[in-house]
Amino acid sequence: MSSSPPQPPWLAALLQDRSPGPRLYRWTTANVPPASCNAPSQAAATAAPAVSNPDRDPRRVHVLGIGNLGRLLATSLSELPSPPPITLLVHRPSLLEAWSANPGVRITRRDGTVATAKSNIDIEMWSEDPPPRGPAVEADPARDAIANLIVTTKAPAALPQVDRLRRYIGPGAAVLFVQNGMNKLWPPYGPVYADARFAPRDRPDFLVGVTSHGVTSLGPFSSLHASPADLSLGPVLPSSSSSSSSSSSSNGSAAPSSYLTDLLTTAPHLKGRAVPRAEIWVLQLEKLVVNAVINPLTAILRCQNGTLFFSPPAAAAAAAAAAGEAGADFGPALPPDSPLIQISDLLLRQASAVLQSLIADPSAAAILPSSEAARGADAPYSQASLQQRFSYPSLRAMLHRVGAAVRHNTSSMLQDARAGKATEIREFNGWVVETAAYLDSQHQHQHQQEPSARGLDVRAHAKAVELVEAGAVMSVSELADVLLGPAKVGEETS
Ligand SMILES: CC(C)(CO)C(=O)C(=O)O
Repeated sequence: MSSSPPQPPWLAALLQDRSPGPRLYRWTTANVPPASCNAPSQAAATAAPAVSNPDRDPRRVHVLGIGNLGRLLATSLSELPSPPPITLLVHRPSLLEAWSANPGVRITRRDGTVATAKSNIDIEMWSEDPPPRGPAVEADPARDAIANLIVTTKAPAALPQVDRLRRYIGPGAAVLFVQNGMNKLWPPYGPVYADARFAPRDRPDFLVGVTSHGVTSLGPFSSLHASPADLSLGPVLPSSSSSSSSSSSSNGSAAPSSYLTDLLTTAPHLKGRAVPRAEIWVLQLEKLVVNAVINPLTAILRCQNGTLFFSPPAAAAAAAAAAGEAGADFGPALPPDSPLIQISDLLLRQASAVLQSLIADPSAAAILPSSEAARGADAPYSQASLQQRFSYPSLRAMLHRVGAAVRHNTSSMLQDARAGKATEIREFNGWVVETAAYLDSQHQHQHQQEPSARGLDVRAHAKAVELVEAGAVMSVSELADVLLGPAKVGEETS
């Protein structure tokens, strides 16, 4: 994170391949067997076109990754009065088959209503391999250029997947990442990646979205919008024709991302809003703190988000919840001395120290506004304001606010753990641990200290990584023993 940093492993791995990117075949439902041999699929019955985007429509939105968030965004965009054409990009032929059998993306709202989006939606899989059946259509960088891409894959896959599509992402494109965890395109490594991959004038507008919408999977292409919240969007690495502070370029034409931003800030159910670059960075850091507390604790304790903050529902509400009825709610907030609150307070204190140290680091200066006025004590992104915003009490209030809003949801990490999938723990608590190590080394270097000098204490986060990766399932008291016991000993000896 210094001015000319050594490449981290993820960046070195991506930039090993300096080619313009693989040529990809566009698989459609015409390239997979119909769902049942006896009953021709709906898609086959309506003769799915071999090439579903012959129109080169610049309004088309590609959604890469069709998990919970992809479903929520695609469905909300489809509910706009004038919805854009959408192409869902999936990663397995079985998803094309599942769509063929039952086309449509479904979002169940908490009032029980179900929104189904299908008329404006195509589905494709872009693959290096030609399809073994049906028409083999190779994507053409001019005809099939991707103009608006929303990336909703899990965090580790996001940049590698976009990188694989680079041949088809041209100048004037907008690429929006909506993942938990810190985006890889923030300075200092994001500009290194973009400069290596795109000529300065060809670089797309890269944006990030930060959301706390709680969405739970109900099956392929179907999710429950369990805890409606909001979505903030802002530039992470703006293109040369875009400016970080406005949505218009210097020649007065709209920035490449303004169309996608307009769609997402007006689509229903999202509560979308556009924010400046410094704000989206701060929001992503705050969201990281939320995920570094709620996600590992709910995964280890196998509980709903709300269990971390509230006492259990009263008996009647519990029965309603068990019967799957909406509206069942938790009891009063847990007292500050309850083990669960103490555990989340410990994680919060350690994260707060790391974030407060990060904003004073030179790597943050590349993101925060640098004018004299912006540095004034009262300015929202001054050192003083950010020290306050990342203080333990402010982060605690923020976590409890979000925790209350998403109390009905099952965290994405618990959903992953239950499904036996890899979790994003390295992107959350792992990020806190790595960032602390980087900041400690910077500090030691500046103050010429021994590498053994005592640095930021992130032991609870390191333990959370270890437990989640080991698939640990524990009771509250077992977890309190593991996390609070050693931390208390550490405090006594400090
Ligand atoms: C906000 C929260 C915790 C909602 O469940 C989330 O982002 C997640 O589950 O990943």
